[in-house]
Formats: sequence, C-alpha cells, structure tokens
Amino acid sequence: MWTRILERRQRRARVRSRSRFGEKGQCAVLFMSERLETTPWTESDLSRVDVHCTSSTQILRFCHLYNVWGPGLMQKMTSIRTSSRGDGCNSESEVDSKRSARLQLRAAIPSRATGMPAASHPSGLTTPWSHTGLHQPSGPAARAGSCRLPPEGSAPGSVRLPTVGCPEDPPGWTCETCNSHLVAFRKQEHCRTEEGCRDRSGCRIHETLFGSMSPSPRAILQASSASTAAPSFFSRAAQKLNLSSKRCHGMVPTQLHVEFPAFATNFCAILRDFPPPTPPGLLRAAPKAKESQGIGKVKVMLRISPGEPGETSAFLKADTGKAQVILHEPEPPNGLLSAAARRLAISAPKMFAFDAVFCRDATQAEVCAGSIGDVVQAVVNGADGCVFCFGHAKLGKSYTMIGHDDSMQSLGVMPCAIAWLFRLIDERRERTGARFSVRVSAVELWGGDENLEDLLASVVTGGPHDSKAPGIYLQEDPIFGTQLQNQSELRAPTPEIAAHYLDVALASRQENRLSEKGEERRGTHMLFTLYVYQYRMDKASKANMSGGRSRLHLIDLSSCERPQPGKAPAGSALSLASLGNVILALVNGAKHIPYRYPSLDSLTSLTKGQFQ
Ligand SMILES: Nc1ncnc2c1ncn2[C@@H]1O[C@H](COP(=O)(O)OP(=O)(O)OP(=O)(O)O)[C@@H](O)[C@H]1O
Repeated sequence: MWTRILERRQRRARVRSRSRFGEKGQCAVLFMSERLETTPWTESDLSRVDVHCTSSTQILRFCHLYNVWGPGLMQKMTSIRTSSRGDGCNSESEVDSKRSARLQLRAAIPSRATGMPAASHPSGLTTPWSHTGLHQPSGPAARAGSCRLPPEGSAPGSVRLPTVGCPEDPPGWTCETCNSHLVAFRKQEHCRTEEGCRDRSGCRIHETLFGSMSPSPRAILQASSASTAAPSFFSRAAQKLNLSSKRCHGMVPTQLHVEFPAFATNFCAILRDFPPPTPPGLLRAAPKAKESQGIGKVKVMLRISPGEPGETSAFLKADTGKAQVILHEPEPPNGLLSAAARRLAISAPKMFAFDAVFCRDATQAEVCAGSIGDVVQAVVNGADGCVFCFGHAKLGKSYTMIGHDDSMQSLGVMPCAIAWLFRLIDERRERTGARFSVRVSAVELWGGDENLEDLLASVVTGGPHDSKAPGIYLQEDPIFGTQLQNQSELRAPTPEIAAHYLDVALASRQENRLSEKGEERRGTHMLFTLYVYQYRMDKASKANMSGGRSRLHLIDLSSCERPQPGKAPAGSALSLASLGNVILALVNGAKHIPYRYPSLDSLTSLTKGQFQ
C-alpha cells in the first residue's frame, strides 16, 4: 500500500518535471528517470538546473546524470538546488513549509560555458572544473559549497579547488578524488543487530554519490587523496536530507562499494556506469499467453569465430539474412586423384539452417542483442531459460558468454543478460505492479570426478571456501527435474550487485584454476544462474496472489575435448558429440538420455523444461 502511494507520487512528480521542461526554460531534474536522461537537453534548458533531491537514490541518479552528461552539463549549469521533501508532501509549497532544508549551491558549478576545450589529465579524465572562469573561494564559503562568479570581463582561468579533505563530512562518509576531481563520495554503515555486526563485509550500506567520470571504470578507482568542494556540498546535502538514518535491511547492500582492484574483472562498474543499451523489442508488450510460456523453444544460433588474421574460410558461405550456412567440401589437391575419383570425392555442398547466423565480424553487442532478448523475456514471463555456447576449443565460447569489461561493446551474454533482465523487471514492475526479487548463484563443475563447487561461498563465509561446509550436489526431483542443492543463492536487488557476484564468481574460478596439488584445472564449466521470484495480486479479487520462481541459467562450457583412449578425461571434458547427443535427446523428449558424465549432462538437463 505504502509503496503504491509512493509510486503514485513519483509518477505525479515525473509528470510535473516534464511539464516544467521547456515551459520556464528550466530543467527540473526531479525524480530523475531514464526517460528524462534520454530527453534531449538544449542549451537554454541547461542554463539553470534545479535538482530536487528527496533521497539518496535521487542524489545518486543525479550523479549518474552528471556522469552521462559530464563536463558539458556542468559547464552550463549555474546553480543546483536541492530541496528536501518529506514523504508526506504533495506539493512544493507544502515541502517548503514542512522542511526548509534547501541548499543553494553556487560553488561546485562553473558559471558559464567558456567554449574552451576540456582539460584532460594523463589519466584520461576530463575535469569540468579546471577550464571555467570560476573563482573558487576559500574558507568557510567553499566548504559550504558557495562560490562567487568571476568578475565581469575577467579572463577565464583554471579553478583551483581547495583541498578541504572533507573535514566536515559526517561520520561514515568518505570521498575519493582523482587529480582534484571528485570521483566518488560514499557512505558506509554497519548493521547494528543485537549480536553486533557479525559480517561487516555483508552488511555494509554504501552510497556512491559519484561514479566514474571517465569511459574506463578502472580509472575511477585509481583515486588520489585530494578533494574538492563538491563532497562538502554533498555531505551537507546528506545531513540536511538526513540520509544517515538509513538502516541496513538484512545483509544486502543497497548500493555497492566497489573497491579496486578487488577482482580481475569489474563488470559491476561497467553495468553501473555504462549499461548496455536495451535491445529494441525487449520492452515490447508481452506476447500472448501461449507464446509467452517459452516452453519447447530451443533456438540454435551460429557465431562464426573470427579465426586467425589472414585466415580464409572459402569452404563456408554464410547468409546472415537467411540464417543459413553452406559448407563446401574442400577439393583434393590436383594430381593426387584421377578426375573420376575426384568427382566422387567431392560431395554436394551441405546447407545448414539456424535461428540466426552471426558472421565473423559481428560484434558482441550484435550477438547479445540478437540472441538473449527472447530468453530474458521468457524468464520474466515465468519460464526457465538457458543460454550456453557449444563448440571446439578456443573458438570464443567464453568470450561470447562473458566478454570483457573494458567497454560496453565487449560485454558478453552474462553481463548483458543481467542488465536487460533488471531493465525488463523494472518495466514490468511499473506496468503491472508485480513484485520481483532476484537471486544469484554460481557453481563450477570440474575434474574427472565432476566436482561441484560454490563460486560464491566466499561471500557467504567471508573467506575462502569452508571445507566443512556441506557440498553442492544434484538431486533428481520427480516434479521439478534435476535440481542443484546447497549452492549459495544471494539476493541481488540491483544489476550492479548481480554483476558484482559475477565478478566474485569469475575471480573464484580463476583462483581455483590451480588445484591444491599444483595441477592446473582444465575444462572447468561455470553455471551462473539468476533466479527471478515474482508475485502479484489479482486485480479482480484482491485476495488472490499468483507468482513463482523462474531461472535463467547462463553456462560457460569449456572446450569439449575428446578424451584420449585409455586415459581419464582432462578436467570434466566430454566429447562434443556426447554432449550433442544429450542435448538432442532432451530436445526430442527421448525417454533415454545418453548420459556419460552425469553431472555435466545433468547440468545441461537443468533446463529440461526448456527442451520439453
Ligand atoms: N569474436 C571475437 N572477437 C575477439 N576476440 C575473440 C573472439 N572470439 C574469441 N576471441 C579471443 O580468442 C581467445 C579464445 O577465446 P575463448 O577463451 O573465449 O575460447 P573458448 O572457446 O572459450 O576456449 P576454451 O574452449 O578453451 O574454453 C580469447 O583471447 C578471446 O578474447
């Protein structure tokens, strides 16, 4: 009930902010939504920006906007106003009378666009502060976040922001800067339970007020110790808005504190700062009930590996429009066979049709957008879904499934699926009022004995894998089919947190690569699962509640090497053909599934629902 009231207010506020847009030549950034962020802003809109922040989330959103528009936006703004609204307020006048916490900030914002090129730092960061004609005051005014405009006619110069060292920051708030440029402003808290704070890593609340200011999320985290007046402003804003009264709910962080270099990958930061654009059609209205079940739909897509530079593939012709490939058998070299024998040896070209074909120059973004939209939709509609790559060694299976974290364009299926799943959930939540909760698990399968290992165990135990902890195993359920038991299922309220768990899982996998005996683990497979719990009230009869759980399994299969005769398979390898037979049997609904390696085959059959 309370959530509904809040949502209604937010909707009203959004409408208000949109109607203001243009009317007064101002831009009221109120309840900033993605919609607003994508609205084209004109110069006159930017001449004055009023920021009404009622919660830390809105400040965060403002900071996201700041990151999106960056220096360009900040150059043009002459003031930022934050006003505190009580939750029970409906109008601005009411707000003003209820709480007079209104800050006029003229300090941290440069006065006018100077037209000068952005100054760049060796780190690659550009600073909006350093190339404006702003005179930065020192002393209390600076700390209070106020600033005089430059005297008329004075030449624009560099701004030297005072190194205040955040002396006025309220306890728990920390700021990080890079080249005197604010990159992060954070708040940390710990649980105050009766037994005290048992697991400090799990119960932190972290509010990151500024994220990355550069295209590379890595650059943010190489922060130095200087600081600017902006943290002071935000600390005051935080005090005024009483943000420090937030309580820790359970053991789940509301915003993630990303410390670098914590893990080898940083998908968390890239999803936070540069989420992949939503593919067209993902947010389309749900198809009819029969189609939306998503059962029985197996899509097979082909991605052609780019291969070695200069390598040609004359024997393979791909038609991406028709989603077909034609294989020509290579002609035997002249002179080896007689003309008649050569005619017999060359068989007719073979044509194979797929649901989609991605040619060798297809980008990660194209592959992800073309392959996982339907699965994500099916999962949010309540069906289980699974995506995996299947093929020979070193053809790019892991690259396709995981990708790299250096740019939005190189994200693989797993990070994109996380971003889009949450995007769709947000849209569905807003449209239908359904409630969602997402959990994450990550399991590794390795070794000839097919060991299963929990890759998120370190998050739960706060340290290395506990050998006494009950192990993971697969159990056959007469109703639900094969089920994994005992794996950690961690709550992920935001895509960043889900991506953080992906980073943790990949780091654990990397760590496990060298076994205790010093042997390298090869052929390890990773199963990353997103569990979507949802429920909603029946509109007609409010008493009825419907919902359930669906799963999105994302599997990074390693190469399916053929075991050497008479030798135990390296890693958990099984031949490509054996796995192919298992998948075919599942797809055809065969009674006998030719399992040879029970765990891996069972992992594949976890998504039996999809195949039936
Ligand atoms: N489409 C691509 N574009 C750029 N690089 C690629 C592409 N495909 C693969 N690579 C690169 O090729 C190398 C091998 O890829 P990858 O490790 O993903 O193969 P794999 O099939 O998962 O191997 P394995 O079977 O051993 O697990 C990686 O360095 C990866 O970055």
